[in-house]
Amino acid sequence: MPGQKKVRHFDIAFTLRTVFGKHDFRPMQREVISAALDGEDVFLQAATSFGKSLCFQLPAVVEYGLTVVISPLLALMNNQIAALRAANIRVASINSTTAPLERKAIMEDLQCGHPRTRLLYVTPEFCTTDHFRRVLRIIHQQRELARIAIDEAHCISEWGHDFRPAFKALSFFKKEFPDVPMMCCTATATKRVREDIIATLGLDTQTLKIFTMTTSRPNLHYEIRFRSDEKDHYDNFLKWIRGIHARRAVSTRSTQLASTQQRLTNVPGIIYTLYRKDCEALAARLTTDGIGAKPYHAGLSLSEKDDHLQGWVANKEGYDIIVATTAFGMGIDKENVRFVVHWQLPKSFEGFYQEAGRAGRDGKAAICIMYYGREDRDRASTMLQLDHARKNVLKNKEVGVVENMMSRAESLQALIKYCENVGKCRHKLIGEYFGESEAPFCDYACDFCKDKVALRKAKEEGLASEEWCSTQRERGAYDTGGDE
Ligand SMILES: Nc1ncnc2c1ncn2[C@@H]1O[C@H](COP(=O)(O)OP(=O)(O)OP(=O)(O)O)[C@@H](O)[C@H]1O
Repeated sequence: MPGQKKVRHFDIAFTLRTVFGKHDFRPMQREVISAALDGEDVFLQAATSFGKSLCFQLPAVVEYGLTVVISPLLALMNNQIAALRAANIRVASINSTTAPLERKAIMEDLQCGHPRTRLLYVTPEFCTTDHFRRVLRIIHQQRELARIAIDEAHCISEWGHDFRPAFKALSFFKKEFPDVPMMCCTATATKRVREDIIATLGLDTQTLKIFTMTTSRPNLHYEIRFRSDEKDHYDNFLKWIRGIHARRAVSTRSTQLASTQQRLTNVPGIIYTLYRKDCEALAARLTTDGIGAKPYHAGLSLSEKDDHLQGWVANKEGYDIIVATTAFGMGIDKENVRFVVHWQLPKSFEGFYQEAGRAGRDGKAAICIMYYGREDRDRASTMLQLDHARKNVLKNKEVGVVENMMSRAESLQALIKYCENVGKCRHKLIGEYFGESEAPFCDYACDFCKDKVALRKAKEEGLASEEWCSTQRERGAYDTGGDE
């Protein structure tokens, strides 16, 4: 019940097993859940695939009342909702795809003040509507507003890579319902972003329980492949994926796969491209070469996106690789993704970490390859400058625009440094970016730790020279882009 410190004796391990079908808590999940059940405000920062969602879902199941989950992306909501429904948990969502009749039924359930819904997923934009706020007041008056959970909380901060202005308005919750506990979850917050989120939401730093866990994902192998515009890197990728299929075809492995009804070519992966045109062209090219691939970007119809996503999730033949723009990022939770490839330099360090984090969510080894070229670096910087100039021209007075542009530029620079660095473990570099004091463990799980000599050589041979790039910049050769 909001407003009271709770001393409760739920058998949360029992709920974990019987409702969520998991055997044990992962390290720190129990502590986070216990703090939540004690009525504390919680800030949870942990690696991709840590299992942050469970930390607000489990309390919502054992506690009385409604948990409102604020989430920035439809794909993310749908992913979690499907899993909760499968576990027979009363969950609802109001978003742009909710049918009018369903929306009406959900609102009626909420308006009664004693909702049967345990978890309600909404967008931050929906939280700004008067109607929803009125309904929340009714539920609160009935002392049934159990918790506000904010997923991907870095979207609150203008210093964050995915800043969404509507997230700022979430400051409403602590002002209006100071006794209702909050939980903020993110995988990607620097110290500055963390502090900004806490201040924006009006959380009390004296009582807030902050859990910051390592960003380390030891089962991910990070690798940079150096490239230049001189040479198409498609052949490099094709050779690599065919090599993997060939290794699976050797007799013992193929017998093993056949016994578990797995296809030789079912090596699920994601390739991230920056622009829709590349996304479509690459998926088509791979398909022509006999590799099952489908595009996924904001320009596709809902039914196409759904078909491509569902086929990929179900390991359907012809759907092994999703070639996606960043429309396919946060929250994708398919356990057996064996590789994530960045076809070009992503726009931010956090975006890179988030997207790479879709790989190896079953804890088994997976590889994260980034193709890095200095021409792409210059294109990315030019696009950022153009975007900056456009926003200034529009005299956009929206809060946080300038801060957000600055932080995007800093983040891109950090990512460029990461790519150019051939003198340090990649796991360490990622940890350092997120301000971790302890160096993460790397068991030959990056290109540097595996073979530093080969890495240096690859860089020397693979990249265009700075002189060449500078001439090209002067000629305006990198001023092109496309739809994302
Ligand atoms: N205790 C557990 N035991 C086994 N699996 C778990 C446990 N907790 C969570 N999981 C599973 O781990 C996967 C990742 O969880 P979740 O999607 O919550 O990650 P996340 O921390 O939000 O990651 P991201 O930031 O990358 O989206 C899910 O499939 C979830 O069911």
